[in-house]
Amino acid sequence: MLALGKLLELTLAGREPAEKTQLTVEGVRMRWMGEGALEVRPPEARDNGMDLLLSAGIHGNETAPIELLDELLHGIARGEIKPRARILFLFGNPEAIRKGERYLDQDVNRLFNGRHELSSGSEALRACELERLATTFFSVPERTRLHYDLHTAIRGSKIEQFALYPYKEGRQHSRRELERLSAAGMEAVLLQSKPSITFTAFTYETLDAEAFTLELGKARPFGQNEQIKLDKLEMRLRQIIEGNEPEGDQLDGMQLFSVAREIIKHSDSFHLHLPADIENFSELSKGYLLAEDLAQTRWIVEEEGARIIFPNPKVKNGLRAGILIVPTTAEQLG
Ligand SMILES: O=C(O)CCC(=O)N[C@@H](CCC(=O)O)C(=O)O
Ligand SMILES: [Zn+2]
Repeated sequence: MLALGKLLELTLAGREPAEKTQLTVEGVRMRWMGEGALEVRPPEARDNGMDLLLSAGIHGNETAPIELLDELLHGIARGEIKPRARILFLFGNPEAIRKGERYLDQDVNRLFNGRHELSSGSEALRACELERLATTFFSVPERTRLHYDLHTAIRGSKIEQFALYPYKEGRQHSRRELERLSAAGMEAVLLQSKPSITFTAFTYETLDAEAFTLELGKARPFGQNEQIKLDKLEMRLRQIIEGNEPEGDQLDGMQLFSVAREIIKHSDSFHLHLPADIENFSELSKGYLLAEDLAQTRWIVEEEGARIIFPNPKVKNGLRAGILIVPTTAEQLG
């Protein structure tokens, strides 16, 4: 296999490859773009106009998605997967991946859309670097732009695999993209209702890509991910890469939710009234006192059919400590 196919090994070792560009026997060009970043370019005659950004390891302890991208890259480097799409592979937070931690000092996935400029440290620099790499990659006009940012979650979930779809004023969420995600094994999609500071919010809002955060199961260390079933996602990614997606995708019972509210932790007095082992998508009844914070702030559930996602009282002050979602329908999709 070509040395550049071993991007994960290089990243884990903190090494720079001697050769920055390599060609597979099929004429696919692989180019090392910096730490944890590799561009794959098909021969011009085979290029179908799709620009696909695949990122994982924005949180360093979320290893199943990193292993999946590693496998896809090996397939390309060995000539077994024959790309028609141009692809950018990104391992988001190399230092945190090496340490097996979600982040070292700051959550990289809260530093996009300008946030890194208000901050300092290695993770702010990395967010800036990821924005630069994504901006350059998605700068070619008249090509299709698609970004999947792959994650696993801190806790168990009543719905195992789901996507979060960013929001931009005046832009409609795409039904076609949700059908594609359904084929990729996603059982639910959360439609965001305001702009955000995550990586996919940046590529969606600023770079006009279709962009999704994919949650694929519970986070575990490298080599311990056999419980996470990624066959459908892997197959669909291969099809997108090789430009041979089947026609006739359907929503197929996919559950849709919209974000009602983000619960923001304002101070060290923040207290979340949920059991530590509560699962994502747990239902909360109307009137439930969800959280309390300083100055007698009380977060009470007002929404019918509300469920909680990503409850985490340990986030830094000013950040999201959970998301309240409610069921919605496909009517608003474009
Ligand atoms: O399990 C958790 O609490 C967090 C899992 C995770 O990392 N989720 C992403 C979602 C990003 C988005 O909102 O699009 C995150 O919190 O960064
Ligand atoms: Zn994550």
